[in-house]
Amino acid sequence: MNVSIVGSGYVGTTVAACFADLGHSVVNVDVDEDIVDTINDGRAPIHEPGLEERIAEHAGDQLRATTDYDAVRETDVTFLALPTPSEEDGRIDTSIMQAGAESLGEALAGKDDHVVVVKSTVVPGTTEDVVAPALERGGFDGATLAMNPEFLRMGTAVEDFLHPDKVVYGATDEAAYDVLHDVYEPLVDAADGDPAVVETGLREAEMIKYANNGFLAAKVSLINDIGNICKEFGVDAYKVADAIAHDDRISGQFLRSGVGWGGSCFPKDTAAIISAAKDEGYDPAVLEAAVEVNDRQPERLLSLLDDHVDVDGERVAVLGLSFKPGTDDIRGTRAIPVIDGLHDRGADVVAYDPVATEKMAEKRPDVEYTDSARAALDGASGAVFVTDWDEFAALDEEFDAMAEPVVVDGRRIVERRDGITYDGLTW
Ligand SMILES: NC(=O)C1=CN([C@@H]2O[C@H](COP(=O)(O)OP(=O)(O)OC[C@H]3O[C@@H](n4cnc5c(N)ncnc54)[C@H](O)[C@@H]3O)[C@@H](O)[C@H]2O)C=CC1
Ligand SMILES: O=C(O)[C@H]1O[C@H](OP(=O)(O)OP(=O)(O)OC[C@H]2O[C@@H](n3ccc(=O)[nH]c3=O)[C@H](O)[C@@H]2O)[C@H](O)[C@@H](O)[C@@H]1O
Repeated sequence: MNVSIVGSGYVGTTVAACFADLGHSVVNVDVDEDIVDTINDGRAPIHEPGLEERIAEHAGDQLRATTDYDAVRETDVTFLALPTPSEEDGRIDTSIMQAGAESLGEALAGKDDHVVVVKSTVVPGTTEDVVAPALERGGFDGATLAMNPEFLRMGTAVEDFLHPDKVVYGATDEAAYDVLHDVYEPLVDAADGDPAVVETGLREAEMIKYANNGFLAAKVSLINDIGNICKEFGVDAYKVADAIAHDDRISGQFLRSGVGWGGSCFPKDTAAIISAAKDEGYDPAVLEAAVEVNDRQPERLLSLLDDHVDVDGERVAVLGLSFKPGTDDIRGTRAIPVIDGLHDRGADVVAYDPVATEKMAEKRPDVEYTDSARAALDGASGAVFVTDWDEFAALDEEFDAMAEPVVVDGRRIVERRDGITYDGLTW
């Protein structure tokens, strides 16, 4: 099939490269010329395992990128994979979606029909009430609308996209379901474990995405709440989690308690659905509590440090800056409240991350950045672990370089050893 994808970010590029790999002819439209050139040169504009190989193989053939929206006219279906950031009050900002849909409408003007699929995460009603009018403002009123939420994770985007547990087709029209079945057929056929194919309405598909992310964020907050209780009782929260994980109704995934969740989606999506629910007159108490617990964890971590050392005027190491291992993304990372809390206490903060120091230096220039964990620990009177990078599990005699070997672990990543004062959020 001829498929167009508007937006070449994490989702758009991954989906474009994978659809090309599955045999479709794909054009990726983005306003950023550098991104377009990078893809056409056969390189990946973002780092995701398995992405560059696929782009290198298909660029110039099954896959091409362009800044010219007119390229969509020759395609059977267009996916909108544009950002839906948060406004100040948490509501989603649909202005980029609207701008993209208007440009798409201009490009499609005069066509009889075209299937337009919203891939971005949007609150219920947005496809019909915001995207459709924007297409019409652009000059196209023949759209068959669909909504197809995406569940991939950063760091495993290609693998997740190609092997989903479900694909969700939201539509009101048989023609839209048929097109989505055709687009996904090679993926569904090739994926191990037969992903569930869910046919549903537009609003249901929009809500399924928030339900999925809201559930996972709340699950982590619940295990953090339980972990905090465990800590008060001197109980090992990970042993408790390992035991309850045997219950299939709970499952072992997303049961790692610690300093909390971040990223480009959990914080944004929980805020968006909470605001949207409130706009409809409902107070989503559990989701609000999930956010509250998440907001508390960094300060809880620092209070453990306070129990062992007065950091005022002392050098304190922050190990791990990205929101999770395997990425340099610092959006929503718990490292920011940790750094700010240390600065509030008068500490001199020194930080290390295998890949995210450059990005954090732009946000927090008043931190000293090192190129190894050892250098960060050197002379420090405390070390706070925020991200569970594998290399931190191997730290050992590096702690000997600390002025006071107080180690506070927010991710259960450090091996306890003689000679360090170890404290953990949930142990
Ligand atoms: N990043 C992730 O892991 C996931 C993101 N999502 C959702 O997918 C959507 C897209 O997110 P990302 O791919 O992360 O965004 P992103 O920020 O990585 O990429 C968006 C791309 O859109 C381009 N763009 C902006 N305005 C444009 C316009 N008018 N026309 C054409 N291109 C334009 C930008 O240049 C950028 O390359 C969001 O709603 C997000 O919540 C869903 C699942 C996973
Ligand atoms: O909508 C999105 O963008 C995506 O958001 C998350 O993916 P992602 O943000 O890439 O990362 P996750 O692996 O889900 O981790 C999110 C946060 O939760 C934290 N987490 C996760 C699991 C756990 O047990 N404990 C825990 O603290 C991680 O450290 C991280 O800060 C979802 O897992 C994806 O399904 C979804 O598509």
